[in-house]
Amino acid sequence: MLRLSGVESFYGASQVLFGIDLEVGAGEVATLLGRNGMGKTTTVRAILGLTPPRQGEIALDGQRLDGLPPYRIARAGIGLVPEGRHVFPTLSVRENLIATARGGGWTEERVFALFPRLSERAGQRAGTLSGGEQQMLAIGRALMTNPRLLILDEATEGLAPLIREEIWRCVEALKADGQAILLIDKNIDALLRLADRHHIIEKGRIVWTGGSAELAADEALRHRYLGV
Ligand SMILES: Nc1ncnc2c1ncn2[C@@H]1O[C@H](COP(=O)(O)OP(=O)(O)OP(=O)(O)O)[C@@H](O)[C@H]1O
Repeated sequence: MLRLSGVESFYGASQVLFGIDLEVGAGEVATLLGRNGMGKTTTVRAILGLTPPRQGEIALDGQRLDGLPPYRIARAGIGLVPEGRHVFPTLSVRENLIATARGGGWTEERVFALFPRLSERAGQRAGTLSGGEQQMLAIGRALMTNPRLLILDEATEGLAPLIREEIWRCVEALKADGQAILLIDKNIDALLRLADRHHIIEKGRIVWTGGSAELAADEALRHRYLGV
C-alpha cells in the first residue's frame, strides 16, 4: 500500500532523512518509533509532499507520490491527523466534518457512531471542545476524506489516560474495518498491542523493522532506541 524507499529530505542545506525505507501493508497498522528529533515528523512531511524528498521514492498502491504537490497527494488517499489537532475553532463539530468530506464510505453518521461524544456536541463550536474531543474531531475529519492511508502523528499526546484509551479503541475499530494506518506515538504498550509492523528511526535512518512480538521481546532494543 504505502512504500518509501531510500527517502532523503532536507531543510534547506541541512539533511534530516538519510534513506528511509518504510512500508504499510493493506489493512495494516504500522508505526514509526524513535526519540525526539530523529525525523518522524519530517518523514510524515516527506510523505505529504511538504518536505519533498530529494532522493528516493514514495508510492501508494504503486502510484508515485514523490514530486506531486501536497493537495494531489492528499487526494491520492493520504489522510493526516497532524500533531496538535488543528480543528477549525469557530466552526461547529458538524461543519468541521463537512469541510473535508469527500465521497466515499465515511459519513457524518459513521463518525458520530465511532465517537458518540461528538454527536452529542454536533452543533457546538469546535474551539470549545476539550482537548480529547478536539482530537476525536481531528480524526473524524481525516476519515471524512476517505483516506486509503490514515496517518496519526502524536494523536494521544497530552491527553488524559481515559481519553487516550478511547482513541486507541477507535484505532482498533478502524483496523478491524481494514483501514491502513501509520501511527507515530510514544505509548509503546498500546502500539505493541495494536500494530502489525514497527519501524525505528534514529538520526534520519530506519535502524530496525519488525513485528510486535519481536519488539516486545527485545528489551535492549527498546532501551537503546526508544529509551523505554
Ligand atoms: N523547519 C526545520 N528547519 C530545520 N530543521 C528542522 C526543521 N524541523 C525539524 N528540523 C530538524 O530535523 C530533525 C528531525 O525533526 P523531526 O521533527 O522530524 O523529529 P521528530 O522525530 O518528529 O521529533 P519530535 O518527536 O520531537 O517531533 C531535528 O533535528 C530537527 O531539529
